[in-house]
Amino acid sequence: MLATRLADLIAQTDLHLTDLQQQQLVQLVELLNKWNKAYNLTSVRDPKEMLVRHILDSVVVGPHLQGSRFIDVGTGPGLPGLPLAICNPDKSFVLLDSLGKRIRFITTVVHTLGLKNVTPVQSRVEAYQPEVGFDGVLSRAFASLSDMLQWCHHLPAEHGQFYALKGQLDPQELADIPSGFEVIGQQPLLVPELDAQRHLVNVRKVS
Ligand SMILES: C[S@@+](CC[C@H](N)C(=O)[O-])C[C@H]1O[C@@H](n2cnc3c(N)ncnc32)[C@H](O)[C@@H]1O
Repeated sequence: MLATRLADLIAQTDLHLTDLQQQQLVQLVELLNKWNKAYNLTSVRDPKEMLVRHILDSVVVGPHLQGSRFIDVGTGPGLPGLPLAICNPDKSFVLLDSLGKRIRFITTVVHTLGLKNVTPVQSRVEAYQPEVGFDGVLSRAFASLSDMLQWCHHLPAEHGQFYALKGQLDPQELADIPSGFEVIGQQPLLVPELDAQRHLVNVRKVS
């Protein structure tokens, strides 16, 4: 059963999730699995594998987030934004993608789960102009660090930072970041039962 499996995985982390949050994460996987058959939202087909590769891979970032207003760029079906929003109801998340079917999926999840802290936005990131800058700009499987920073340079608030979720770190990718930015952190993320390396790279603008 998905709920038992999720509880087992969460117990292997330092995270403390309520019963409601765990139920919502399972509902998210069920919706992802249902919509995936028609809309091809993810190449991961097995719901149990989605728990590890999508849900756990996203929620482990939560303790690293600083601030309260976040945007997830190139969010696809809401990853990592939806699991993070479920687990961090005190923070708000704009989930942005250029593809309408992905934003329609996210909107359905938001209504079905009653999430109050998620705003889905269909736009190319380069064209999106927020009224107020974000404390954090999140991305997973979106673009190279260099491209992401060039396309998203206008999104953080003055004190804000970028959080890029990466697999194995490529020193060249870190060295190639555009001028005007600096890497302020790079750390491994522990995702239970994932057979691959995961890292979080933090970048900020240099003033
Ligand atoms: C490989 S998917 C990753 C989705 C999700 N973040 C994940 O980890 O599963 C990349 C997503 O970025 C979106 N995308 C690519 N370029 C974009 C742009 N310039 N503006 C907004 N979204 C973009 C695509 O539509 C796609 O959904």
